[in-house]
Formats: sequence, structure tokens, C-alpha cells
Amino acid sequence: MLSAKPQADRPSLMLRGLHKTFADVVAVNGIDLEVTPGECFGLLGPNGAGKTTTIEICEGLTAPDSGDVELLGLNWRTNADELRQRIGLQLQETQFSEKLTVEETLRLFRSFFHRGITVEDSIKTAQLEEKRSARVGTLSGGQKQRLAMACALVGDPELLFLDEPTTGLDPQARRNLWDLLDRLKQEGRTIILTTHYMDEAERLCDRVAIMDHGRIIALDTPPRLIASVGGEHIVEFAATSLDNRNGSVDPALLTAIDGVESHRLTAGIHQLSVRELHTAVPKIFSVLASQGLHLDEFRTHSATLEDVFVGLTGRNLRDE
Ligand SMILES: Nc1ncnc2c1ncn2[C@@H]1O[C@H](COP(=O)(O)OP(=O)(O)OP(=O)(O)O)[C@@H](O)[C@H]1O
Repeated sequence: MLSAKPQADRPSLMLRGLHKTFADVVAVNGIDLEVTPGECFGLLGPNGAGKTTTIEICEGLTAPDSGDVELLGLNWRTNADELRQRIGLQLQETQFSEKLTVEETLRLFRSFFHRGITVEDSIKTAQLEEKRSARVGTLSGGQKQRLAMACALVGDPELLFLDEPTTGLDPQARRNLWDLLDRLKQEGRTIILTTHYMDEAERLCDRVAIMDHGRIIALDTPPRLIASVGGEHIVEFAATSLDNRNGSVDPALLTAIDGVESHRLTAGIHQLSVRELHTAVPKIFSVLASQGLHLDEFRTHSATLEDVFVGLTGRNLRDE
């Protein structure tokens, strides 16, 4: 049985003024952050935003150029041995020995820790019972990710770092990993994860920091971040004029509609954030009709963290 006991009296992670530059690339550009015990905290952002560099500095794998890192009230300069015993890491890619079995791999990792859970419990937690005697080289991508998770858990860590835990997994394997993370959260562990999947951050994280160009550009709970978009719904459409001349529509006519909170035009697609679809959509249609426009595309969706990123940067996360 897992037995993490978070200390409620101090942050599990505290970052102050963190900077890291690689040659001429500023990877981390002044990050301040506190993560509370028991929290599942997400670093979210496009490729190259600085998530991995930030998490690797936290893990003691990369030295910052400047700034302070405190984990569980300890730091890497003076408490490295103790920290290694108390945190769990899942790196973006883990190279296991292909010839070892799942059980042998976990025995090896368990031997690194003075205390922890049994190999048996770690196999059970990661639902790898059927694969205990399989060589690592024969595991599927999802099973390898679960093995990496089991290795991160075998020391019974208070604080768990997961770098893109579900990247490259099929939808079912992702859901299985989410279920495992739910169980770890219920046990009160502090989890810090990076992801570029919006749905993953929304589903798993108590709070999320959205990163871009080495900075945190927004930080809050997913519902509050999404509420910051201004409307619960996003309406997207493309329009052309009936006489095929000009499909443009004056944004002021759209933002004047009651319940339309904002308008953006990207690559010919109008994007409106809207409070209530059933009142706003008929009015959008009548504005378009009054301008002699007809719709080429029209879709709506509930606002997501992706829309928060677009609202803040004018770019899509996936464009990077
Ligand atoms: N060891 C390194 N040497 C040189 N540049 C690096 C190194 N590590 C990271 N970078 C650069 O720093 C920037 C931030 O990279 P980082 O991997 O932290 O971003 P990320 O948000 O984790 O992206 P991804 O989602 O693609 O992993 C990028 O421009 C990257 O190319």
C-alpha cells in the first residue's frame, strides 16, 4: 500500500526568479512558482515553451543560471541525497535495459531507495501484473509508460514529476494512465506534470501554469482560466459574400451583439467568445445575412484551455 504523507505546512515546490539560457536560446525567463502539498499542478505550453527545462531544473538534472529552487523545504545544493530519496521522476523518455524483465527493472529501481513500496505493489499500481516476466523490449508504448511510472513510484515519493506522461499513447492507454494518476492524487501525493494536451491538463490538474517563451503567462485553476476567455462558448465561422466579392464583416457589428465577449480573425476564420449560444447565434446569422454574406463553415465548442492560450498569444498551441 502506498503511504505518501505530504507536509501541509510548506509548499512542496517553490521557484524564485528562475532563468536558464542555452547558447542564444532563453529557455526559462524568470519563473516564480509555488505548488501546494497534495496538488496536481500542470505546466502547459507549446513545444519549446520551456516546460522540460523548468521541470529538469526542479528535478536537479539541469542547473539554472540564476534563481532558487526549493522542494519539500530542501534544495539541491545541500540536500541532494535526501531529495533523491523523496521525489519520483518520470522523464520525457526513459531508456530501460531492453533485456531485463519488468520485475527485474523494478527490483533495480527499488534498490536505489532506502524506503519505498514493494516491487509487487508497484507492479499492481501500474497494472503490469500480466507483464511482470516480459522483457522490457517487448512492451507496448503504453506499457513502457506505465513501467516508467512504476519506477517513479517505487520509492513511495511525496513529490512526483512527470514530463509529458501520455505523449505518444493511444486514447485508451492515455485514459488508463489518467486513472492511475487519479489514484495517486487521491493518496495525497503532490504531482507536477508537463503536457501539451489541453484535455489532459483540464482533466487532471488542480492548477495550471500556461508557459510561452520561457515565461508563465497565466496561472490558475482550469475553470477560472477558461472563464477568463469571457464566454463559455466559442463560435467559429468563415463567410463569403453572395456576389463572391468580399467576405469581410465589420468586427464591430459582431461585438455589438449582446452576449458576444470578443472577436478574433485568424486565417479567414472568425472566432467569437460567446456567453449563451441560443441567444447569440441567431443574431450572428442575421448580421451575416444583413451584410449579404453566407457561411462556408460554422462550428461551436465549449471554451477550453486551448482558447485561453489563443486569447493570450494569438496563436494555437498546435501551430508551434
Ligand atoms: N540542452 C539544450 N541545448 C540547447 N537548447 C536547448 C536545450 N534544452 C532545451 N533547449 C531549448 O530551450 C527551449 C525550451 O525547451 P524545452 O525542452 O524546455 O521546451 P518544452 O516546453 O519542454 O518543449 P517540448 O514540449 O517540445 O518538450 C527550446 O528552444 C529548446 O530548443
